[in-house]
Amino acid sequence: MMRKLEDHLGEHLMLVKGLDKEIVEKAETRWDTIAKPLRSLGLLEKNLTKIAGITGTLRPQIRKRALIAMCADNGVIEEGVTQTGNEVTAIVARNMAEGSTAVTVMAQAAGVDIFPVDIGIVTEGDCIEGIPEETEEIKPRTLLNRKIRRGTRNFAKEPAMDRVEALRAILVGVKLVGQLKAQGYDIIATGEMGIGNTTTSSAMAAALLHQPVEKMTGKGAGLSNEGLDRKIRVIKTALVERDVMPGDPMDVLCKVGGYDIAGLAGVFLGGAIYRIPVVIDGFISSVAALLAEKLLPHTTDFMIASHVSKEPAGALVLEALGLKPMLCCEMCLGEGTGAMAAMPVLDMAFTVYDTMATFDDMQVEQYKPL
Ligand SMILES: O=C(O)c1ccc[n+]([C@@H]2O[C@H](COP(=O)([O-])O)[C@@H](O)[C@H]2O)c1
Ligand SMILES: Cc1cc2nc[nH]c2cc1C
Repeated sequence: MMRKLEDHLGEHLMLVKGLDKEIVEKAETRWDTIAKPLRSLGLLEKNLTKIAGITGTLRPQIRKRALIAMCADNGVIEEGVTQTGNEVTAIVARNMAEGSTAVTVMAQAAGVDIFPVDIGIVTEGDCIEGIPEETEEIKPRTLLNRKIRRGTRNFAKEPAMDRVEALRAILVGVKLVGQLKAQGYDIIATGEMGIGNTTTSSAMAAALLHQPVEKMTGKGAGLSNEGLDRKIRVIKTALVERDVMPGDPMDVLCKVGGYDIAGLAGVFLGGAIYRIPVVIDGFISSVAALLAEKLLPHTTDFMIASHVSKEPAGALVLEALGLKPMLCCEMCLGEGTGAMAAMPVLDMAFTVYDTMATFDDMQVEQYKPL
């Protein structure tokens, strides 16, 4: 089974090519003809140019937008690393579909279709089997069942998941992107829901970036100071006891990761495979982005960083990815809320690029740096 999954993923990854350099140059030239000081719209220009290079078109669009929110539980919460019970994961995931969570409201405001995915919630439906395939149309506002297992194992006692589960979770993300691309989506935002997933994210970030656990760990959804000390202790001990190998990203994922992070890494890889921009949300999404980049270097070429999370390691992970966030709003809600907040900024970049007057239109001599 593992060989089959590895080959399947490998076949997809072999298809990845870099950005379309010619289109990137042309998009830069277009920006430079717009009547404003050169490069003065900063990341608005850079991100639109990137999207042109990803899609291979000088006039890209982000009209049809999707948000994939990976929802999963984490066995490590048994250790008291979060102040909330895992029933909250299911409640919020269901409300992404049928009710209104923070991200649902923001997605509506940003004109984004939300696709919540059960990739490992403790309750809800049955587990899926084999290699996930996407054949039928996926509908937004429906909790999609792609459950690998009812939550990960407690990584303080044993590896969180095995390699087969990890590969299957990654493939869930890859396949969803392929399906959404086929359904006409132009851009995909990431989000997640999973009580305990700041613990898995901090553990993975500390290992993958060779950083001290203290530096990479914060209070998540609202721990006390004592709770934070315990969370740091649990992560530190597990990294040693599980013998986590920082140079092997799959080992890090399996030993201290989560199904939501694996699925989101698949979404980022899917962005590179299917050539569709993928927007990183907050801390958890950025760790999934880091995992994807470690699995396939240059996957960051297909990513847009929306905001910098208030979690202490948020900025560090983005820095390691070499990506700059468009927003700094002191948000740390997750779910995809930061990615939604950045959508209007991206929209504005597209409007300027598509409609603003050029130097010729204004009969102004093109600005040239002295
Ligand atoms: O993405 C972030 O920046 C972020 C930072 C802190 C918390 N969260 C959200 O809070 C939940 C995890 O918090 P915790 O304390 O249970 O690990 C999870 O559902 C995330 O969506 C998200
Ligand atoms: C209510 C609640 C909503 C969330 N959304 C993302 N993480 C969350 C954590 C809690 C506790």
